[in-house]
Order: sequence, then C-alpha cells, then structure tokens
Amino acid sequence: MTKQQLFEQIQKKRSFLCVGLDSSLDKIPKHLLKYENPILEFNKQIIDATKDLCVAYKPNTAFYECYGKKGWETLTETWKYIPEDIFSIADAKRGDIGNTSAMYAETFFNAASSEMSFDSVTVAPYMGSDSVTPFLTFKDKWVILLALTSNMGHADFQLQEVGEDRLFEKVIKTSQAWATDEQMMYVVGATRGAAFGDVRKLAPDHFLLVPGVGAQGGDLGEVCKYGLNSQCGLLINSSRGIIYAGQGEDFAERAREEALKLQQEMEQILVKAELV
Ligand SMILES: O=c1ccn([C@@H]2O[C@H](COP(=O)(O)O)[C@@H](O)[C@H]2O)c(=O)[nH]1
Repeated sequence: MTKQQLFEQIQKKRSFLCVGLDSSLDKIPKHLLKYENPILEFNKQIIDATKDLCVAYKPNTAFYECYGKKGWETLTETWKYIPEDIFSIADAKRGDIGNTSAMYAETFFNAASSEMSFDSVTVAPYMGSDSVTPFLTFKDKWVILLALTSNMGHADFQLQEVGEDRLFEKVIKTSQAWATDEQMMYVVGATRGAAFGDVRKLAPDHFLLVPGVGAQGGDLGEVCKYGLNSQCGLLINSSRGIIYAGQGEDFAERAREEALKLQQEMEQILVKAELV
C-alpha cells in the first residue's frame, strides 16, 4: 500500500486506528476454546467487528511464535483474513546482518515462499544500515523503524546523547538516507507526549506508528497535538484496550465499542485539522 492510499483510507474511514492483534490463549474468552483454532476464531471475530473503524491491523508476532507451528499457521491465516485495503503490520521487531535480514524480509513480504505478504514489518535499528535495507527492496512495502518506544526502558539507550543528538534523533536522521517517507515509518510511543514535537522537527512527513494508548495510558489528544501532519501521519495502535474489552459471548461487540470510541475521537481530530 502506498502512502497516498493509506491517507485515502484514513479520510474514507475518518480513522487512523490500528487494532493490535496480541491474542493469547489465556486471555481470549473461554467459550472460544472449543474451536479447533481458538485464536484464529477470536481474530476473525475481532476483525469482522472492527474492520470499518480502523485502517490497520498489527499482529505482534510474539503472540503467534510462542505456539510453534500452529502459531505460524494462525498468523498466516490471520494475515489472509485482513481485508486487502487495510494496512497490515507484522510487529516482529527484526533486524540482523544483511543476508539474515533478507530472509526475514522474505518471511513477512514474500507470499510465494511464506504465504504471507504484510504491508510492513517493524525493525530494530541497532545493527545499522545493512540490517534494515534488505526490507526495502520490496515494492510498496514498509519498514517501521523503532525510534522512541513506549516502554519504561526507552531511556536506557534512546535518550542517551550521541554527539549533538539523542540516540532516537540520530536513528531518525541517519535512517532517512536509507529510505524515503514513502517506505519508512517510525515507532514513537504514545506515552512520549511532547517528544512528538522533537520527532516532527526531524521527520515532518513520515507516518508514525504510535503504540501505547489504552492499556499503557498514552494520551491521544497530546499525541495528535504534536504529531499530526498534512496527511495525518499517525497510526495509533491499541491492542489489549480493544481486543480484551469483553470476556463474554459478546466480546466482539465490546471490542467494537472501544474501537468506536477511539474512531469517534479521531474523527473529531481530523475534522478540526481539516483533513477530511
Ligand atoms: O514502543 C513500543 C513498540 C511496540 N509496542 C507494541 O504495541 C502493542 C501495544 O499493546 P497494548 O496492549 O495496546 O499496550 C504491543 O504489541 C507492544 O509489543 C509497544 O507497546 N511499544
């Protein structure tokens, strides 16, 4: 999916919501355990209930890899179930020496070999250019590079000064030599608030994937105040806050209600910013 197509979806749905599919057997409603593949059934019902309210789905691969062969099958079938016009993110946080990264890229982008072709994959920048560029050889596919994460430990490295910059600023500056804003996004945690202003000084036109609203307490209004750009430029993820909103037979409706609350807030923000 291109940047323009993503923006068109945002305008059409009046939403920049990404639903995180962090689905695990111990958290999904108990009545689903009777299904042959409970997590797949859960994901399908969540997707059916939210697909008109969001523009992206983000399965975090950890929640699938932990179940071995069956988990990979679930991830593959979940990817197949995501509607084509919805941006798909494999939140895998990969990155290794070049030839290994090339195999990771095949895994997530080349359906001919892996049966999956996500629109994007999250990548860690720590190993540098040759660990990231193999993901950039696929047309209309995206790297989402970790920049300033939502977790407490972000300060251990990302805020350390490297010359005149903090490390996350160095990551954003240096990586812009590897790809344009048509192929690269950055992860910036919703819990980072005013730091969105610093990110926007360096990356005014890039899309930012923003996890951390909902369960982690990030503030949507604050993120948008500093992070919105002329093509919206934000994909706001909520995983647990949406998918585990209910535990009963009506869990998908409860998930829809939570997604709807966020979508309605986003619509107001888009209208106020005259983006729709
Ligand atoms: O900085 C980061 C990078 C990735 N994540 C991932 O996003 C979701 C958040 O889940 P919630 O349940 O909405 O908190 C999860 O998959 C994380 O691994 C992040 O939270 N922060």
